[in-house]
Amino acid sequence: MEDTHGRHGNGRRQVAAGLPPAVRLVWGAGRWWALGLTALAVTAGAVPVANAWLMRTVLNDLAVGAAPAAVLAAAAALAVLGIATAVTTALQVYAEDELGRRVGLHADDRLFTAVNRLPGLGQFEDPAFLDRLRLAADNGGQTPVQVLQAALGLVAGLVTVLGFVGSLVVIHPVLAGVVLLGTLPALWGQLGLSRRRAAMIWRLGPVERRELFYRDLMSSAEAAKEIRLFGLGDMLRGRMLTERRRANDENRRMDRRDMSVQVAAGLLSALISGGGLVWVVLRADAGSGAVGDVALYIAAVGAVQQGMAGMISLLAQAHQRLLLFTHYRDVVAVEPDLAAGTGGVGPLTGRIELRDVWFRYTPDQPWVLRGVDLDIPAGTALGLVGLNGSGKSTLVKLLCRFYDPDRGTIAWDGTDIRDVDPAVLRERIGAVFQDYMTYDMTAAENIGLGDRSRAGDRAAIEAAARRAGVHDAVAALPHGYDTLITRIFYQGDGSEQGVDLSGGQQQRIAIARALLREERDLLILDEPSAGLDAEAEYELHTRLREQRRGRTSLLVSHRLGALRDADRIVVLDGGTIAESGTHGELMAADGVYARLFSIQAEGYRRDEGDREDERRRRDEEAPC
Ligand SMILES: Nc1ncnc2c1ncn2[C@@H]1O[C@H](COP(=O)(O)OP(=O)(O)OP(=O)(O)O)[C@@H](O)[C@H]1O
Repeated sequence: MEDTHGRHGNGRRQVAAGLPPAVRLVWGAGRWWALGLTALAVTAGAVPVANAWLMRTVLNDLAVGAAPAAVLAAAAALAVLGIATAVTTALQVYAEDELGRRVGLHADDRLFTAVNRLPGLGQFEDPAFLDRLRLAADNGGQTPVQVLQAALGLVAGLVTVLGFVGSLVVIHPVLAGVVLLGTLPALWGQLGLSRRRAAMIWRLGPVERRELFYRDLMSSAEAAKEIRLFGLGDMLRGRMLTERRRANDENRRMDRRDMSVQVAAGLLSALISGGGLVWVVLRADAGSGAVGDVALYIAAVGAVQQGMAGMISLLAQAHQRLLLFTHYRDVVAVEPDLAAGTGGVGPLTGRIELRDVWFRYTPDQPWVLRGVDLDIPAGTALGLVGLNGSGKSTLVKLLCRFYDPDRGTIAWDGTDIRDVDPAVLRERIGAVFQDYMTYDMTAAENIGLGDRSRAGDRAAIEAAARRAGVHDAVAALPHGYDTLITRIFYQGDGSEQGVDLSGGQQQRIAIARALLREERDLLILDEPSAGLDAEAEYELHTRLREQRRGRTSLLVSHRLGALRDADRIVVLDGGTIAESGTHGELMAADGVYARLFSIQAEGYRRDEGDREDERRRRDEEAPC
């Protein structure tokens, strides 16, 4: 953001760069509406000038005692002009709204097409990109129309101002000079104010973002539990109000400055234009000017002063809007974070090979994977274990090509996956991630998202749910598979709320989603049973074992019992492979795996012992 708003020197260049994309958006979304609006703006600009001239004619005709028909004709023309003004204004409002709707749709379409085209995760983990994306989503659809409105306002203002200045020149050049002079103080004042206001908006950016953050937190369903349990509500409200007060203080100071500049400029303008008025009246009184000239002068002073002030404020607004629009332009043009491979891969028949894979999230962070060598032969089940932070999920993400290794290669049947289109590679993979998603949709949709081609195949969805052990729970919901799994939307069009599933049930839904892709070549399960109770976990792993038999799979788990019968278990430690082998081999080696396994087994034995003691105590206490 700093780069866009921080330096005023850059502002003009960025505004110039922001303009053509904004124009292109408007042109692409509704060129005829834009052209129509331009015509209406020119008409609207000319109307006050025509009005003033007709008024002058009426007054002059009355003063010289012209024929009633002539006076009536001019008065009738004035009435027609009034009707035309009303119709033009209504048409303008409708056309602006319609163009706004069209441009908004077009802008959102382009923005989210660009966002969805990003193949990796890098940008979504970059705070600057996320900030930019938020501003782009907020401003992208509105800015082009607002800038167009400002431009049309400028056109209308210019037509009015030039029309009046030209009219005054016709009456007397001095009059034109006086009126223009009368606008100068206001012009100078407004320019200074708009510069200061732009700087203030930039200064307040972070303040307002922080305020929004606290506000969102207090209205978020996810945060509600902790906020209540830890009693954070008052603290968050206090912080939100502090930020708001800071913003209010700045805005108040600005408004006061605005008010004093306006008053001073208004007084000066009034003095100059008042002097001009005295001169015109004296001139008319002396008989060297017409009475209508006085009316024209009064209309012209007001219109030119207002027109100039309006144009300046429109320019300032457009300038500010275009600065924000550069975020939209940047997001739409963002470079993908992964080189787009164009090749494909076939069904996995040989193996997936990691050779000397090094990876870190950013150059200033430590290495997460350090020279990993790993083979996953087709048709085998690999177990991956390691302490927290050892790099297991990172390795999973590299296999899906959400990032590319910094060094080394990952090959799919000998093809470096860097050369493969990420979408093609991912078509061959089914996965449950550690931070799986529950979508605010129906149960059937939640599972169907796993394979869009089978989204309408209820039998396949139910079969996947059965395999994940969640069919009975889903079938028992008020609308079965059509029940909304969320409480933030209403079911259908009615007022009935959706349901909240338990954490373990949500996890099983995510597993069902992955199992809908069961015929894919590689099944990745990253901590699929973390939210399950011991019995459910045992049952799930028994099912998954069946599921994985003869397929290529990678199972990451801290529950070492679940990995026992994997064809091979690999232990990651500090980003390197510390050990690998079957359960029996690793136990015999008596290394990290054996130590972790023994700790867990000891824990279970102790739990079992405690339960046995408790049972014995209860038996002893029980009355005979
Ligand atoms: N998106 C990210 N950006 C920066 N660092 C990250 C990111 N994701 C993970 N890390 C870091 O990479 C390291 C490995 O994380 P990873 O999630 O791969 O570990 P893990 O073995 O799966 O851990 P766990 O058992 O806790 O799930 C950690 O130090 C973590 O802080």
